[in-house]
Amino acid sequence: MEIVMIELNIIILEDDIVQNTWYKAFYNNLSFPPCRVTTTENLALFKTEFRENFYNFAIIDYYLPDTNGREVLEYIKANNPSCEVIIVSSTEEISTVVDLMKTGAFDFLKKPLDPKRLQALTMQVWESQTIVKERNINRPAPDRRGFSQEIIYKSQKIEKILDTATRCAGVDSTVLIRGESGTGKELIANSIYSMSRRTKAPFVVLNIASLPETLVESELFGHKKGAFTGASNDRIGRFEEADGGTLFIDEIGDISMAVQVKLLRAIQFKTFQKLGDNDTYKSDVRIIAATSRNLEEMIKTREFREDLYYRLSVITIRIPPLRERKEDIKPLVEYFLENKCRFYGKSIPRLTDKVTHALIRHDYPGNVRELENVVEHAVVMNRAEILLSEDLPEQLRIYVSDDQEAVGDDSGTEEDSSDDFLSIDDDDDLDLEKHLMNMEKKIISRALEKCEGNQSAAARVLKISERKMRFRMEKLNLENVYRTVR
Ligand SMILES: Nc1ncnc2c1ncn2[C@@H]1O[C@H](COP(=O)(O)OP(=O)(O)OP(=O)(O)O)[C@@H](O)[C@H]1O
Repeated sequence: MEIVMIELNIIILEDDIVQNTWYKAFYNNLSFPPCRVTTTENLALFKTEFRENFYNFAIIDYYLPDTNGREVLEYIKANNPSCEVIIVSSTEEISTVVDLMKTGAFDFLKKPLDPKRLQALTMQVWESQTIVKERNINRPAPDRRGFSQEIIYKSQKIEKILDTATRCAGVDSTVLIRGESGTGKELIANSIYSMSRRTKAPFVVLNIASLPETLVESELFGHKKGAFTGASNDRIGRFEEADGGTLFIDEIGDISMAVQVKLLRAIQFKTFQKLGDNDTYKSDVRIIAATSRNLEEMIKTREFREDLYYRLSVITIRIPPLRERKEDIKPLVEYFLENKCRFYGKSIPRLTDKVTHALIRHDYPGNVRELENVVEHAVVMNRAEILLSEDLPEQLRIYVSDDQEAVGDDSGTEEDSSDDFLSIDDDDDLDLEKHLMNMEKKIISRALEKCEGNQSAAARVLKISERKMRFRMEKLNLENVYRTVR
């Protein structure tokens, strides 16, 4: 996972229309950093715009008919302290400049504007925003309440991805999510959307891989009645459906070159045309695209447009396959186990080390989706209070081994199952009976887990009679834990 760029969303308050045209031309011609600019001519318009959208950079004229730069600066800092502000004025009175800087202005610029100075300042603002975001990586785990669906993980890899998702939720840049099928690309796209300012508008999903090539354009942009054979009615496309919200385009690598041009135009100019319609429609849509394909290779073989690739990958998130973050498997198994049991109205079976290790050893070419199916299969098959190896699908049973050592390394951060039998840290606590009871409990539990709860088999492993086994289990209160399989 990597963050490539943060987009500057710039708002300008300037009553001089000519000056505003100059700003727009200036920022349109700027190749770096990535910027988006909105101009407003009076305070009312500015406030509406500022309230409704997320801006991280404001350029404010000091002398305005209905207010002044200082008041606007205070308003911005009160409503979004992270938005950097540059004040522009034709006079440069030192006391005013000092006062503005104390109030939180990023800098001051004198009119007529020097493009080089404005470019340098824009770059500084961009860097300052980026540095703040980088620092945030070290803060305590972000509040996950913003995520719409639960995202289960233990790995640092996913922790970092969620950090990036939190950060790019604050801007409108396009995001490209890369990863194998079933790794959770849509889940992450949805969480970016659900934390963004666009969350009141729809999150629309279009999976290109599931569409015949001829329908992709009309699904994206819509069509007029009679536009092609079978178009018996007008139909809106996903761009229109997602207006104000987010469009998630899955398997973007499957779009034909002809439709790629149209998509590029829609992203670049924020306008699109429907099939069979000469009108141009405006679109306010944030694009999050996903792919499991190697787009760089596709660019080389002229199957994917380079310009579209750069437009899409302003921020790139890579989700590693499940086999490269095995520490996520156990929490995911527990999560799916609970979910599936609730769904099927069953009580949750206990997970033994043996079955857990088998679940961890498998490589899951279908990633989290495959793991979810495996757990569902096991829940449907299970009839005991313990999840048995025979409940697992065939392809996982080969990993079930009596030799726990052989599987220990694969689990990475899996807890060490070889309990420290004599773990007495406190020399003042040498109650022999208590410690012997604990040890006995651990040995008998280990034997029962090894035998998947089968008490007769466990008695044989322990080299004691079945009668003795029952007596000890009763004494140690293990009867309720290992009740079903005798
Ligand atoms: N970390 C996770 N926590 C909980 N559920 C997850 C997690 N990752 C993936 N899933 C679940 O796994 C399934 C597959 O995830 P998702 O559809 O997001 O993957 P994808 O990469 O978009 O797949 P595809 O490329 O095939 O469309 C979904 O049911 C999703 O909810």
